Amino acid sequence: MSDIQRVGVVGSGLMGSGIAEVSARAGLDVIVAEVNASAAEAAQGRIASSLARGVKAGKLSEADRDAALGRIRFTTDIGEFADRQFVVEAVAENEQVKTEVFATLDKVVKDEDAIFASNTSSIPIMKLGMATGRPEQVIGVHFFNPVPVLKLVEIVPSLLTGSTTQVRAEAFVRATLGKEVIRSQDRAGFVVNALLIPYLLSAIRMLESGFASADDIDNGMVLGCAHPMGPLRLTDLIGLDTTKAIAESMYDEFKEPLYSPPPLLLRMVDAGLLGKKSGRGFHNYAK
Ligand SMILES: CC(=O)CC(=O)SCCNC(=O)CCNC(=O)[C@H](O)C(C)(C)COP(=O)(O)OP(=O)(O)OC[C@H]1O[C@@H](n2cnc3c(N)ncnc32)[C@H](O)[C@@H]1OP(=O)(O)O
Repeated sequence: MSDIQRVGVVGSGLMGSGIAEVSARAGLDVIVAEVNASAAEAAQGRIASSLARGVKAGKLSEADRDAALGRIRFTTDIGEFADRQFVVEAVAENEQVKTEVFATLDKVVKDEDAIFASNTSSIPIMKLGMATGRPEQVIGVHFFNPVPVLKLVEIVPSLLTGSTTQVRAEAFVRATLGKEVIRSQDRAGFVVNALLIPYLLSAIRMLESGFASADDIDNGMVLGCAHPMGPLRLTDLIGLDTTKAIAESMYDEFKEPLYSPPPLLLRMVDAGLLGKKSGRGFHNYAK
């Protein structure tokens, strides 16, 4: 069993709120840092409705739901992370924003053995580690959306991540959070997105070129390949802005045309059509 009891989550968008939820459900004391009260309120609502869904599905009792909610505290002051043993950064997929978060965490977290994890999908862990004075304690711990449902976590050590950090992070993810682990080298996209993103971009190019409709592309993969959702609906779930940011990081790293975001994706992001979270992407979602 892991020794980690006190968790901090920075950012509470789709991924941050999911990570906070699974941590609280695992019995941990969780503090979530957000930039303002309205973002914190939105995350609280997301976590409450996900837990309610879990209760309805018979995955947890009402008492467990209430206990989990009681273990999550929101703050706008990251200084409250001083005693955290495991911090997960889950802010927007932007290298500058993330490196600033890591530099701040390095200053405020006093636990000498604390692990600094990033939920990045595509930004080098090495760059995040170098923003701190303790790169041996920085590691990629990449969850999948919806976090309470999907079992996988990718563990990504950088060239400087210590073996103790990796062993402790894996034990925590497996034994405490109950997830399955795969390991990847510190390369943009890691294992899953290196395979997934070219597939999603191909579906967008297919739609863009008039090859097939959004419904037919999605139904093709759901009914023909038994995927739980088609590529365009999955892009809507991930968020078009996040998909674009991941694709750009991968393109920056490998300069392979297959990672280059197609113009339709860029224009939709410009238009604020970000997918499920904004109510419209390749499909429409009732708000
Ligand atoms: C971009 C990145 O870097 C990384 C990423 O995240 S990539 C994105 C990865 N995500 C995917 O590929 C998602 C693919 N889609 C799916 O898996 C499914 O469509 C979905 C899980 C999103 C929805 O599936 P669904 O069948 O319509 O939903 P639903 O039946 O309500 O839930 C599926 C299961 O989760 C459970 N569940 C749902 N919400 C839950 C919650 N909040 N807590 C616990 N369990 C929950 C349900 O009870 C159900 O369990 P059973 O199979 O045991 O009955």
